Amino acid sequence: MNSTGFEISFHKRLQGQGRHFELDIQFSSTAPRTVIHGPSGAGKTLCLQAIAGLLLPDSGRIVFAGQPLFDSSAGLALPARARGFGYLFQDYALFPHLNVRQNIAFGLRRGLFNPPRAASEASVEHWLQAFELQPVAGLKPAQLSGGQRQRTALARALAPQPRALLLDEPFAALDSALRERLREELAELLDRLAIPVLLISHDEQDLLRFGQQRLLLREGRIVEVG
Ligand SMILES: Nc1ncnc2c1ncn2[C@@H]1O[C@H](COP(=O)(O)OP(=O)(O)OP(=O)(O)O)[C@@H](O)[C@H]1O
Repeated sequence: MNSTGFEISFHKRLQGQGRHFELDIQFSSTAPRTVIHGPSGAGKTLCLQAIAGLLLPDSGRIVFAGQPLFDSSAGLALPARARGFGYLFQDYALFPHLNVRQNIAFGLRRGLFNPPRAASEASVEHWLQAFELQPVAGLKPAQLSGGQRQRTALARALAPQPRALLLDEPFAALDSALRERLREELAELLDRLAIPVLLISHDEQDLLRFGQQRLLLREGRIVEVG
Protein backbone atom coordinates (compact mmCIF):
# COMPACT_ATOMS: atom_id res chain seq x y z
CA MET A 1 0.00 0.00 0.00
CA ASN A 2 1.30 3.39 -1.03
CA SER A 3 0.11 5.65 1.77
CA THR A 4 1.68 8.95 0.70
CA GLY A 5 1.05 9.33 -3.01
CA PHE A 6 -1.40 8.52 -5.78
CA GLU A 7 -2.57 5.07 -6.81
CA ILE A 8 -4.46 5.47 -10.02
CA SER A 9 -6.18 2.95 -12.22
CA PHE A 10 -9.23 4.03 -14.20
CA HIS A 11 -10.93 3.94 -17.56
CA LYS A 12 -13.01 6.62 -19.27
CA ARG A 13 -14.48 6.72 -22.75
CA LEU A 14 -15.52 10.11 -24.13
CA GLN A 15 -17.76 10.35 -27.14
CA GLY A 16 -18.50 13.47 -29.11
CA GLN A 17 -19.09 14.71 -32.68
CA GLY A 18 -18.48 11.35 -34.32
CA ARG A 19 -15.12 10.90 -32.51
CA HIS A 20 -14.22 9.16 -29.34
CA PHE A 21 -11.29 9.23 -26.93
CA GLU A 22 -10.28 6.50 -24.51
CA LEU A 23 -8.39 7.14 -21.30
CA ASP A 24 -6.87 4.07 -19.71
CA ILE A 25 -4.67 5.36 -16.91
CA GLN A 26 -2.56 3.29 -14.53
CA PHE A 27 0.22 4.58 -12.33
CA SER A 28 1.30 4.94 -8.75
CA SER A 29 3.49 7.72 -7.47
CA THR A 30 5.20 8.47 -4.19
CA ALA A 31 7.51 11.29 -5.32
CA PRO A 32 6.70 14.75 -3.94
CA ARG A 33 6.64 16.02 -7.50
CA THR A 34 5.24 14.07 -10.39
CA VAL A 35 4.95 15.34 -13.95
CA ILE A 36 2.64 13.81 -16.52
CA HIS A 37 3.93 14.84 -19.91
CA GLY A 38 3.09 14.02 -23.49
CA PRO A 39 1.98 15.55 -26.77
CA SER A 40 -1.02 17.81 -27.24
CA GLY A 41 -4.22 15.79 -27.23
CA ALA A 42 -2.71 12.85 -25.30
CA GLY A 43 -5.28 13.20 -22.51
CA LYS A 44 -3.28 15.04 -19.84
CA THR A 45 -5.99 17.51 -18.88
CA LEU A 46 -8.67 14.82 -18.82
CA CYS A 47 -6.45 12.67 -16.59
CA LEU A 48 -5.91 15.50 -14.11
CA GLN A 49 -9.61 16.34 -14.13
CA ALA A 50 -10.51 12.75 -13.26
CA ILE A 51 -8.09 12.79 -10.33
CA ALA A 52 -9.48 16.14 -9.16
CA GLY A 53 -13.08 14.87 -9.32
CA LEU A 54 -14.08 17.08 -12.25
CA LEU A 55 -14.49 14.15 -14.66
CA LEU A 56 -16.18 10.91 -13.61
CA PRO A 57 -14.39 7.76 -14.84
CA ASP A 58 -16.44 4.81 -16.11
CA SER A 59 -14.57 2.38 -13.89
CA GLY A 60 -11.50 1.97 -11.68
CA ARG A 61 -9.99 3.40 -8.53
CA ILE A 62 -8.36 6.71 -7.57
CA VAL A 63 -6.57 6.65 -4.22
CA PHE A 64 -4.56 9.39 -2.54
CA ALA A 65 -2.54 8.90 0.66
CA GLY A 66 -4.27 5.56 1.19
CA GLN A 67 -7.76 7.09 0.94
CA PRO A 68 -10.03 5.98 -1.92
CA LEU A 69 -11.53 9.02 -3.65
CA PHE A 70 -13.15 7.07 -6.45
CA ASP A 71 -13.92 3.37 -6.49
CA SER A 72 -16.43 2.19 -9.05
CA SER A 73 -16.78 -1.28 -7.50
CA ALA A 74 -17.74 0.29 -4.14
CA GLY A 75 -19.97 2.97 -5.71
CA LEU A 76 -17.68 5.69 -4.31
CA ALA A 77 -17.07 9.02 -6.07
CA LEU A 78 -16.10 11.86 -3.76
CA PRO A 79 -16.99 15.28 -5.22
CA ALA A 80 -14.09 17.57 -6.13
CA ARG A 81 -14.45 19.79 -3.05
CA ALA A 82 -14.22 16.79 -0.70
CA ARG A 83 -10.92 15.57 -2.19
CA GLY A 84 -8.90 18.35 -0.57
CA PHE A 85 -6.83 19.19 -3.67
CA GLY A 86 -5.79 22.60 -4.91
CA TYR A 87 -6.34 22.79 -8.67
CA LEU A 88 -4.75 25.26 -11.05
CA PHE A 89 -6.50 25.41 -14.42
CA GLN A 90 -4.53 25.98 -17.62
CA ASP A 91 -6.18 29.39 -18.15
CA TYR A 92 -6.34 29.96 -14.33
CA ALA A 93 -10.17 30.25 -14.39
CA LEU A 94 -10.21 33.31 -12.13
CA PHE A 95 -13.61 34.85 -11.45
CA PRO A 96 -13.67 37.95 -13.69
CA HIS A 97 -16.11 39.91 -11.49
CA LEU A 98 -14.09 39.36 -8.27
CA ASN A 99 -10.90 41.23 -7.41
CA VAL A 100 -7.64 39.50 -6.44
CA ARG A 101 -8.44 39.45 -2.72
CA GLN A 102 -11.93 38.06 -3.32
CA ASN A 103 -10.63 35.43 -5.74
CA ILE A 104 -8.16 34.17 -3.14
CA ALA A 105 -10.83 34.19 -0.42
CA PHE A 106 -13.32 32.30 -2.57
CA GLY A 107 -11.98 28.81 -1.83
CA LEU A 108 -11.98 29.52 1.90
CA ARG A 109 -15.64 30.47 2.07
CA ARG A 110 -16.82 27.64 -0.13
CA GLY A 111 -14.22 25.04 0.72
CA LEU A 112 -14.18 21.99 2.86
CA PHE A 113 -12.30 23.72 5.63
CA ASN A 114 -14.65 26.66 6.14
CA PRO A 115 -12.51 28.52 8.69
CA PRO A 116 -13.84 31.28 10.92
CA ARG A 117 -13.87 34.74 9.34
CA ALA A 118 -10.75 36.07 11.14
CA ALA A 119 -8.68 33.02 10.19
CA SER A 120 -9.91 33.31 6.65
CA GLU A 121 -8.89 36.97 6.42
CA ALA A 122 -5.47 36.20 7.93
CA SER A 123 -4.95 33.46 5.38
CA VAL A 124 -5.86 35.74 2.48
CA GLU A 125 -3.46 38.43 3.75
CA HIS A 126 -0.74 35.80 4.14
CA TRP A 127 -1.06 34.71 0.50
CA LEU A 128 -1.33 38.28 -0.80
CA GLN A 129 1.96 38.96 0.92
CA ALA A 130 3.63 35.68 -0.04
CA PHE A 131 2.94 36.33 -3.72
CA GLU A 132 3.52 40.10 -3.58
CA LEU A 133 -0.05 40.76 -4.62
CA GLN A 134 -0.98 43.47 -2.09
CA PRO A 135 -0.52 46.31 -4.60
CA VAL A 136 -3.06 44.71 -6.93
CA ALA A 137 -5.39 43.20 -4.30
CA GLY A 138 -8.29 45.42 -5.39
CA LEU A 139 -7.91 44.82 -9.13
CA LYS A 140 -9.98 42.47 -11.29
CA PRO A 141 -8.25 39.69 -13.31
CA ALA A 142 -8.56 41.62 -16.60
CA GLN A 143 -6.40 44.39 -15.08
CA LEU A 144 -3.55 42.02 -14.13
CA SER A 145 -0.41 40.91 -15.94
CA GLY A 146 -0.02 37.24 -16.86
CA GLY A 147 2.27 36.62 -13.90
CA GLN A 148 -0.07 38.32 -11.44
CA ARG A 149 -2.97 36.25 -12.76
CA GLN A 150 -0.97 33.06 -12.31
CA ARG A 151 0.05 34.01 -8.76
CA THR A 152 -3.55 34.89 -7.87
CA ALA A 153 -4.73 31.51 -9.12
CA LEU A 154 -1.96 29.73 -7.18
CA ALA A 155 -2.82 31.68 -4.03
CA ARG A 156 -6.49 30.72 -4.45
CA ALA A 157 -5.50 27.06 -4.81
CA LEU A 158 -3.17 27.16 -1.78
CA ALA A 159 -5.27 29.22 0.66
CA PRO A 160 -7.49 26.33 1.83
CA GLN A 161 -4.32 24.34 2.72
CA PRO A 162 -4.83 21.55 0.19
CA ARG A 163 -3.22 18.16 0.77
CA ALA A 164 -1.89 18.12 -2.80
CA LEU A 165 -1.66 20.54 -5.67
CA LEU A 166 -2.80 19.62 -9.20
CA LEU A 167 -1.35 21.96 -11.82
CA ASP A 168 -2.46 21.99 -15.46
CA GLU A 169 0.27 23.59 -17.60
CA PRO A 170 0.94 26.30 -14.99
CA PHE A 171 3.27 28.33 -17.22
CA ALA A 172 1.73 27.84 -20.67
CA ALA A 173 -0.10 31.19 -20.67
CA LEU A 174 3.07 33.20 -19.91
CA ASP A 175 5.70 34.68 -22.21
CA SER A 176 9.05 32.92 -22.12
CA ALA A 177 10.99 35.29 -19.80
CA LEU A 178 8.20 35.30 -17.21
CA ARG A 179 7.74 31.55 -17.59
CA GLU A 180 11.33 30.89 -16.55
CA ARG A 181 11.15 33.25 -13.58
CA LEU A 182 7.85 31.90 -12.27
CA ARG A 183 8.96 28.31 -12.79
CA GLU A 184 11.87 28.97 -10.44
CA GLU A 185 9.64 30.83 -7.97
CA LEU A 186 7.08 28.06 -7.89
CA ALA A 187 9.73 25.35 -7.50
CA GLU A 188 11.21 27.18 -4.50
CA LEU A 189 7.79 27.83 -2.98
CA LEU A 190 6.82 24.17 -3.32
CA ASP A 191 10.07 23.13 -1.63
CA ARG A 192 9.15 25.32 1.34
CA LEU A 193 5.54 24.13 1.52
CA ALA A 194 6.43 20.43 1.25
CA ILE A 195 3.13 19.71 -0.47
CA PRO A 196 2.80 16.91 -3.05
CA VAL A 197 2.41 18.17 -6.59
CA LEU A 198 1.05 16.52 -9.71
CA LEU A 199 1.82 18.69 -12.71
CA ILE A 200 0.96 18.20 -16.35
CA SER A 201 2.93 19.80 -19.13
CA HIS A 202 4.32 19.32 -22.59
CA ASP A 203 7.26 21.62 -21.80
CA GLU A 204 10.65 19.94 -21.43
CA GLN A 205 11.79 22.57 -18.90
CA ASP A 206 8.88 21.76 -16.57
CA LEU A 207 9.89 18.14 -16.76
CA LEU A 208 13.48 18.93 -15.79
CA ARG A 209 12.49 21.24 -12.93
CA PHE A 210 9.53 19.35 -11.44
CA GLY A 211 9.77 15.81 -12.72
CA GLN A 212 11.09 13.78 -9.81
CA GLN A 213 8.80 11.16 -11.23
CA ARG A 214 7.93 11.34 -14.91
CA LEU A 215 5.00 9.69 -16.58
CA LEU A 216 4.75 9.81 -20.36
CA LEU A 217 1.16 9.85 -21.62
CA ARG A 218 0.33 8.98 -25.21
CA GLU A 219 -3.10 8.43 -26.70
CA GLY A 220 -4.75 8.12 -23.31
CA ARG A 221 -2.23 5.71 -21.75
CA ILE A 222 0.85 6.01 -19.57
CA VAL A 223 3.48 4.41 -21.79
CA GLU A 224 6.69 5.22 -19.90
CA VAL A 225 7.58 5.76 -16.24
CA GLY A 226 10.88 7.40 -15.37
N1 LIG B 1 -15.89 15.79 -24.03
C1 LIG B 1 -15.10 15.21 -24.92
N2 LIG B 1 -15.59 14.31 -25.81
C2 LIG B 1 -14.79 13.71 -26.72
N3 LIG B 1 -13.47 13.91 -26.79
C3 LIG B 1 -12.93 14.79 -25.93
C4 LIG B 1 -13.70 15.48 -24.95
N4 LIG B 1 -12.87 16.29 -24.24
C5 LIG B 1 -11.65 16.11 -24.76
N5 LIG B 1 -11.67 15.22 -25.77
C6 LIG B 1 -10.53 14.76 -26.58
O1 LIG B 1 -9.66 14.07 -25.70
C7 LIG B 1 -8.32 14.23 -26.14
C8 LIG B 1 -7.44 14.62 -24.94
O2 LIG B 1 -7.76 15.94 -24.50
P1 LIG B 1 -6.90 16.66 -23.37
O3 LIG B 1 -7.44 18.04 -23.25
O4 LIG B 1 -6.88 15.83 -22.14
O5 LIG B 1 -5.45 16.67 -24.01
P2 LIG B 1 -4.08 17.28 -23.46
O6 LIG B 1 -3.08 16.17 -23.46
O7 LIG B 1 -4.34 17.97 -22.17
O8 LIG B 1 -3.73 18.33 -24.60
P3 LIG B 1 -3.06 19.81 -24.53
O9 LIG B 1 -1.62 19.59 -24.20
O10 LIG B 1 -3.25 20.31 -25.93
O11 LIG B 1 -3.81 20.60 -23.50
C9 LIG B 1 -8.33 15.28 -27.25
O12 LIG B 1 -8.20 14.61 -28.48
C10 LIG B 1 -9.70 15.90 -27.14
O13 LIG B 1 -10.17 16.29 -28.40
